[in-house]
Amino acid sequence: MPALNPAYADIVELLVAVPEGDDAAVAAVRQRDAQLTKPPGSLGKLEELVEFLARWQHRAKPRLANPMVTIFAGNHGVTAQGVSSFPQEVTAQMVANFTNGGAAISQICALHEINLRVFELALELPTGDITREAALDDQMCAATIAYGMEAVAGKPDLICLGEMGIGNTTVAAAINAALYGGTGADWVGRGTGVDDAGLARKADAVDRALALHAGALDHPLSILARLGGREICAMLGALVAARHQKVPVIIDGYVATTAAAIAHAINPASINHCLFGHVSAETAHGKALAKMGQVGLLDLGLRLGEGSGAALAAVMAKTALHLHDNMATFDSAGVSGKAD
Ligand SMILES: O=C(O)c1ccc[n+]([C@@H]2O[C@H](COP(=O)([O-])O)[C@@H](O)[C@H]2O)c1
Ligand SMILES: Cc1cc2nc[nH]c2cc1C
Repeated sequence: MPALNPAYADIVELLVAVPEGDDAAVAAVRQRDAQLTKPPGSLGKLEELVEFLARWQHRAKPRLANPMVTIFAGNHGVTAQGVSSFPQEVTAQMVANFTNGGAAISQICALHEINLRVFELALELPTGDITREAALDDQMCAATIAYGMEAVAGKPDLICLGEMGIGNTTVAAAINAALYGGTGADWVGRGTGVDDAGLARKADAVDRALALHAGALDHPLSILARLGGREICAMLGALVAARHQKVPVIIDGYVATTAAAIAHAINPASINHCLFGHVSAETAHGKALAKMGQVGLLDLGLRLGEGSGAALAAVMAKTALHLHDNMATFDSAGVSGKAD
């Protein structure tokens, strides 16, 4: 078995030596929550969201003054196999649309006062077609992970990880098949909307990629380099950096989840600061989440990517924190507490 390329030494160390969450901050949140004018537990997952923020921001009084959605955009050589219903140039066109305010995510962020940053990852240099060669070499994979770490440089208090990349649901399926077993058919879905023939081409492309790279899929980071994409590498870097910078993470859909799956395969505890914003309509997303013992917060039938499901979960988090901060207590409102 080949040794892991030394280019990955830093990222492996960061994934293994992850800081714990802050239990004292969670206890402080619970103490305030118990005083708010509502039956205990009645805000359900909204209460858990505030605890999540406190634990991973390491703050007894969590903040959401500077939440951020990041979109990492990359292009994929596997589009040559007829795996998407849209042409590759749409990736760059949508990047312009994100910035110009015309995309769904642009409007979600504008409406809810969430910062949006787009990271364009060498769109003119698509990855290798995974049915014929490695997507990336190890140096490029490691360098792109390191680049993704920059996403937390502006000290957001929450980061949502989204992506854009025509062809990347095929790549995500290949990563899942390599990590969890099964064939292409087990992990592909309709992505941007391929027909039955397109779905069969996707499954076949994944199977051929798995066969071609079979001898080199012995480590999650090798799987990422062989079968992945630049946006997935960068999301992995952002996820890890966030943990070390005390920034909680909300992951978007099927493709973003593969970045978390790589981290999880190296150290399951490395994704404890991540919440999965939604379960995508991409058929295998629920199964991929289950492999990590996770569920999506929302189930809205979205299959858009670009951070949309994560951003809507962030809206829930903002609401949860607003209630936590601004509701009256039993004392201040003169409401009698629980009888027993
Ligand atoms: O992440 C998801 O759940 C998801 C599901 C379906 C489609 N997408 C988006 O659609 C693009 C990939 O679809 P495709 O068909 O080109 O593989 C890419 O830009 C993703 O952001 C994303
Ligand atoms: C138009 C379009 C918008 C997207 N947003 C994320 N992935 C996308 C794919 C397409 C095709």
